[in-house]
Amino acid sequence: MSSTVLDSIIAGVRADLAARVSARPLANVVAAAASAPPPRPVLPRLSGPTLGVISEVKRASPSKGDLAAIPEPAALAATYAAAGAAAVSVLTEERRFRGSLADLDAVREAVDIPVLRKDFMVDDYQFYEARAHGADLVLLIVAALSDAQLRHFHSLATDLGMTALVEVHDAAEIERAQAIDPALLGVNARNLKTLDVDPDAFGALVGTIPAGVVTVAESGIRHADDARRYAREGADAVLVGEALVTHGDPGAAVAEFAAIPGTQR
Ligand SMILES: O=P(O)(O)OC[C@@H](O)[C@@H](O)c1c[nH]c2ccccc12
Repeated sequence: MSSTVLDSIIAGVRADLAARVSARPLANVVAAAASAPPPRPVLPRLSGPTLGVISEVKRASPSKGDLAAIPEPAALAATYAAAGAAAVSVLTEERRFRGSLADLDAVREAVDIPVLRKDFMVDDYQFYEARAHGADLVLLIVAALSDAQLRHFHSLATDLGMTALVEVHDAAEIERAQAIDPALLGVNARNLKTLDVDPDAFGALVGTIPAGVVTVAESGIRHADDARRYAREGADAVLVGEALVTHGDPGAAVAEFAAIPGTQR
């Protein structure tokens, strides 16, 4: 099989992870996770009367390179929260997204809304680590995991009290995701193997998602009209990164998205 962008990101994630594991043994992180402040409830915030806005702290991406310096992630997150964001997503992947666990710490401390550790989760260690650093939510990328891993990591996240955002991109992945009965399902318009964005992916797939599952439309959302369209198609929430971090007034942008009426799927 030819190697994809996703494969190369994950190779880097595993190398960075190996360094952290040797610096801080698993037992230590497990203990820290157990004594971390309790996870914040997520789902009610994402399925209210207006569109839920998961606002992302994102410095760079493999598709666009550098987006914004974000010297103070805590201040950006506080702006998001004050403007009505439902949750904050913090990229912690270092090589391609220029994020860090320090960003996660700073953001969790700065806001009262739930915080997503956005990374390529491929090892138990990362889940304990996410919780130890205060994460309320973690991302499970179906394209990056086997069925067995998906099931195992979903229960591990749940056992740690976190909510899993299960991310899919196409019909085959939705079918694999259904096997674990996710409460929160994201459709990423961006194919992580090619980085192509398909704004029609959410609308094409939403009909196959059982009612009651909270849905998130992810990636490529630039304007309120994009978000309105996803709300109409049945998204409970949107996940927005680039458009916020490159906006002169990110608070105003969040407020505009967050005022959009919610869905009745
Ligand atoms: O910056 P955008 O196009 O608004 O996208 C945000 C978010 O959806 C994107 O960062 C993302 C969605 N799923 C991911 C998985 C890994 C890394 C990043 C992502």
